[in-house]
Amino acid sequence: MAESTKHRVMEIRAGLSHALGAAQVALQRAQAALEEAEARHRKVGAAATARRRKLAATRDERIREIDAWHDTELAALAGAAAGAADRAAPGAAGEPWHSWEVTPLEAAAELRVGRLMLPEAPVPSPVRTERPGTTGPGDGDAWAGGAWAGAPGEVTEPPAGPESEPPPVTGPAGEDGPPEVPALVRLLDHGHIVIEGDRRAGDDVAAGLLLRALGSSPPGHVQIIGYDPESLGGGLAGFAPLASAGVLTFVGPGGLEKLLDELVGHVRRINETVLAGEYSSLRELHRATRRRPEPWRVAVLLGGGELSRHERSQLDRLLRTGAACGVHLVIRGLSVEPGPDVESVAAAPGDGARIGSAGALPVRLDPGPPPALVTVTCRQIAEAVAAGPAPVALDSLLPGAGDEWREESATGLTAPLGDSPQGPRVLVTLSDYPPHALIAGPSGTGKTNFIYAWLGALAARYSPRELAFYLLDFKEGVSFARFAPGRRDPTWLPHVRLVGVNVNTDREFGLALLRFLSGELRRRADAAKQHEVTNLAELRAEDPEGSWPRIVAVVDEFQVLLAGRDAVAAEAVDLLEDLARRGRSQGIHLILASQDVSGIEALWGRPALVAQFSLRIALPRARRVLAETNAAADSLPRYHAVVNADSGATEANRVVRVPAAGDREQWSALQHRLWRRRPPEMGPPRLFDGDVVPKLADSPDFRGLRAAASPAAPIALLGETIDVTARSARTVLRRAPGRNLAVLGTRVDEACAVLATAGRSLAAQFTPEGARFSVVCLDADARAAAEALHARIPDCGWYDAENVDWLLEDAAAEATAAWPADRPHFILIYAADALPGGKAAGDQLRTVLRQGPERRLHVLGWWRGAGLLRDSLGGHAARTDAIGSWVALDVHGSELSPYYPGTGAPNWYPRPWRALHFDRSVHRGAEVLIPYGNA
Ligand SMILES: Nc1ncnc2c1ncn2[C@@H]1O[C@H](COP(=O)(O)OP(=O)(O)OP(=O)(O)O)[C@@H](O)[C@H]1O
Repeated sequence: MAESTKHRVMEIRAGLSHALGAAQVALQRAQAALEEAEARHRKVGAAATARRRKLAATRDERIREIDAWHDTELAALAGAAAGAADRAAPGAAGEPWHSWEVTPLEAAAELRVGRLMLPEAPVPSPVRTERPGTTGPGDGDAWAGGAWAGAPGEVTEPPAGPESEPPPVTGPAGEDGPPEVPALVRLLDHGHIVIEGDRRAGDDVAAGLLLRALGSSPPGHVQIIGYDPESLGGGLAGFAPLASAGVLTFVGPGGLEKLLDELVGHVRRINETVLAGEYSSLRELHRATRRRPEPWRVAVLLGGGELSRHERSQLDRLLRTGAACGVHLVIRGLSVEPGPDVESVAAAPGDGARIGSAGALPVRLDPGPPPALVTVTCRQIAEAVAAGPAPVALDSLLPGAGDEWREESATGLTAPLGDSPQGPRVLVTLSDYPPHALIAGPSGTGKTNFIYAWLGALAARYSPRELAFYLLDFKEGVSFARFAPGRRDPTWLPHVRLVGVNVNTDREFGLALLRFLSGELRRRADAAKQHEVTNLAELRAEDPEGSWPRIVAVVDEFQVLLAGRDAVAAEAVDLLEDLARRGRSQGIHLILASQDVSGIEALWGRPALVAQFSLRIALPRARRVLAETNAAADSLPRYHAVVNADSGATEANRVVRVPAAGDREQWSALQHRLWRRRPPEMGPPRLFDGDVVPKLADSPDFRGLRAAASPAAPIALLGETIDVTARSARTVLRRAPGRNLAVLGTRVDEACAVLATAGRSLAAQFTPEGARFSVVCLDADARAAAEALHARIPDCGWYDAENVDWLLEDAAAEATAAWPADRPHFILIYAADALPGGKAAGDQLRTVLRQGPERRLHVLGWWRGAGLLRDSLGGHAARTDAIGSWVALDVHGSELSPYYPGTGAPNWYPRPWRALHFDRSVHRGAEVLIPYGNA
């Protein structure tokens, strides 16, 4: 082989070996890179796995958080919803049947029909354990239409729209479960309910709704009208007890048209006369005035097939306009178009029911109310309705605290007396027309209460400078005594100037009041003349400084004053007529009340007198006080009155529901309030209580007596007069013939009381030496009293049967003596008819009686009979003018004629602890007095 070839081979070999080496290096590098890449790949894979795990954990944590938040929110919302529901349907409106009871509410509530089945049960949370309503949130905002509307959208994701599938539902709420959210519907004051679907469940819904409506409103405020042509009222059988009280009425098959017409009529009437353009609904009226003048009328229409065109259009009218007027329909078995006031209930057993306002939320309807509960409740309500409406409080007539006494009485006195059934208040005015009021109502119908309410309403509006009361009650009892200070309550109604109670046997007190008012009338008429004005408003304008309050004189049971045909009645009627005629323009108003004005002869015999009493007030079943053809009082419910300012003419009737003013506590609250505001110059009223024996020590006349050396006209007080001011009857024992006093009758205590009063009052006017007093006691029964008087008078002589002859001898000599009398001598003789000593003693006594007074020797004697005095005076034909003054106890008027001027006899029928006094030197007629009691 050629060298060159060899060289070439070697060169090739070397080249190959170099290439091989390079290739091996490259291979090693590539392997190293591969390993590195593989290692990196593994690392990245591990990192990715770790990251995935972390992410999953974070995601799970977040999901848990979201779940917890969702549950808490849902529980809170459920709690809030339950709380709101509780407030919307409190008490009888929402309470489950097992603990249900009647709880009348202030305003209409929503009514429970079942409970809402809420989405997914939330876990228990603190919200749930607290009482709904105390947790704060949600006062009903999440709550519309009585069901949970709008709420789903606020809970995490919208679980259900009206069209979407319902969410999963909760199971029954257990002890620890979520709060139960009731399904409520609005009926009273809001709308109508249409029940469809399952018949039994629907019947239960209707029964439950009615019972809740009845139980959550005051008895009688819900009236039910049942129309049930298919089962003839069977659907409402449980409510039958209400029928007796008129709370439930049934309409027979075929009566639907009439029923709908009637309900439409109510709506029209209420719109026109009750709402009268002032309010848009009864609900609004109630909110503004707290009054509900119309009941809710709930018509339950259970089936009835096809409606006529007329029925359909009336039904539509009611669905549109009824709710504002308290006319509501509960309908089953009639097709009704949906409307804003119509709530639908699709009844179904289990959880399949729905109510329109809850959208697609399932509802589990409550079972029907237990039949026994329905019956008992209906009976209770019927009884309460039959017993009449609950009283309205007196406060409803009064202005708010601090607003008292803002009215002026110059032109009249106006006050509310209560609400009319239509709603507005009934205001009553006493003024020039009508000036006087006549109130009538049989016993127990609330006459006295009416007077209290009227006086309270007036007293709260007019200050005592604007208004004065004179109150007289001829009924037995002390009804007006509360206006005067008493032992239990020392306050008084500042307007009251006079209260007369227990005067049923003291008709003279009524007369005294009328005389007093006549005097006041004269005073006002004189002032009017002087200021050249004709009525009180003008007089007050002319004489702003004068005291010219309007006077309201109330005489309850005034027929007692006018009963009989005696002098008291005759004078009373004359005075009344004058006061009624002329008092109107002088601000003197008379309110006369009686159980039965029809029997008052004296009144109806004087049409002119009756005509002045143009304000007539009739309580239930009052007779004759309204016009003959006006029978409004016959059908008045309890605690109502007809007020008629036009002499009882039917067109002027206004019915008023009178508040309860008899309650002592309520009255006291008002009286105390007014008393604290009384003007400082106004003292307590004079209280005349015919049952109380007055005390001499309390007599202002006795307290005013002062001792003097020798008063020319000593006054012997005798007893308390029956008068408007506290005044003592008296006789003046001046030096003049006949100035002796005879007390006549057999009643020892009263005779002794009169002599003691006379003796003590005389003694109070003399210094010890100024007069001589001698007490003669000739009756053992009077001894204690005579001794008591003797002990009270200093240096008083004491005589009895043993030694009276000395006194008489002395006194007769003194009476006939020629020398001037130095000081008066008063001889008080107990039982003068028992004088021992025969004719001689009798003659001496006669001499003293006849001639003594001119020589300041006066006999104050008690004879135990009018005839016995006559004997002392010298027998039947003897003159009686030695007795200038007498006090008769149990002596009949006819026996007194010898001591009474003219041919007649005083009108006197003896009565306990009353006496008739006549003093010929001052009296035209005799006056009744009340002897002072001991002390
Ligand atoms: N408007 C009223 N609201 C509540 N209770 C009333 C009302 N009116 C009267 N009463 C109650 O009825 C009863 C009788 O009332 P009141 O004494 O006023 O009747 P009267 O007609 O004056 O009866 P009498 O003449 O027998 O005294 C009382 O217990 C009174 O509290």
